[in-house]
Amino acid sequence: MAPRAKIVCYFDIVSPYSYIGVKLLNRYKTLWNNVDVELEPVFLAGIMSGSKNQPPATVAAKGSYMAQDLDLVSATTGIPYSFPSQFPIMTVSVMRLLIVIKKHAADKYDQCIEKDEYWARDHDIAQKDILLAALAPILGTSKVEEYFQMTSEKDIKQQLIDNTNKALDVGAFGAPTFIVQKAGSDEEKMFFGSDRFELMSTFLGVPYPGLAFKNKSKL
Ligand SMILES: N[C@@H](CCC(=O)N[C@@H](CS)C(=O)NCC(=O)O)C(=O)O
Repeated sequence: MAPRAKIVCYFDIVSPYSYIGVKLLNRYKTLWNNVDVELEPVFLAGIMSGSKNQPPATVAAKGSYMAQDLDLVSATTGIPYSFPSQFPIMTVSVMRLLIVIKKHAADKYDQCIEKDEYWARDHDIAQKDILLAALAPILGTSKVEEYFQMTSEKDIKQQLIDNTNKALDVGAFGAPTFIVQKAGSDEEKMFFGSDRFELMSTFLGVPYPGLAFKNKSKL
């Protein structure tokens, strides 16, 4: 079998650019046949404190720039987006739940991550009932309850800490952070942000279809 490239994406759904980055990566991977993609939940606050960084919205000018920037990203990519009335929210239980789903319902993991409850529908997924209602149509009501119970297990909590530390170890200071490894080589590079896909494509030698890319058949 031909060697495959790999992209690991560290994301936290509290971050609007993570929401965009994951959706774009899931679109591009349909085009990049020889690239394996791994979506790894992290706790962004842990990355901020571990790298001694500050969330950008704590600087007023960055916060208002981000709001305009995200509107234009949404218009260009067609990814639905509307700034939620509650921000930031505590996403630790959401990210733990995604770890459980990745472990126990891997085939439904991407679909759960792709939900736009928070970043397009203003649903506060930090609230357990809202979170479970969002995922029940994908996982079923009893399974989603069962998985949520598992978020308090020690190994699930530890996995989120481990993912966050792994991201810090490779130099992450924010989200989304991508670790991109060339096919058949140990050469890898870190990219920060949902706006780095063109550079990732150059690094991997794969086509860059542009921000408006949605569907391979429409290229
Ligand atoms: N230009 C990047 C911005 C990404 C970004 O600002 N991410 C935030 C979280 S939503 C962050 O972690 N920022 C850290 C920093 O800017 O140092 C993009 O388009 O994705």
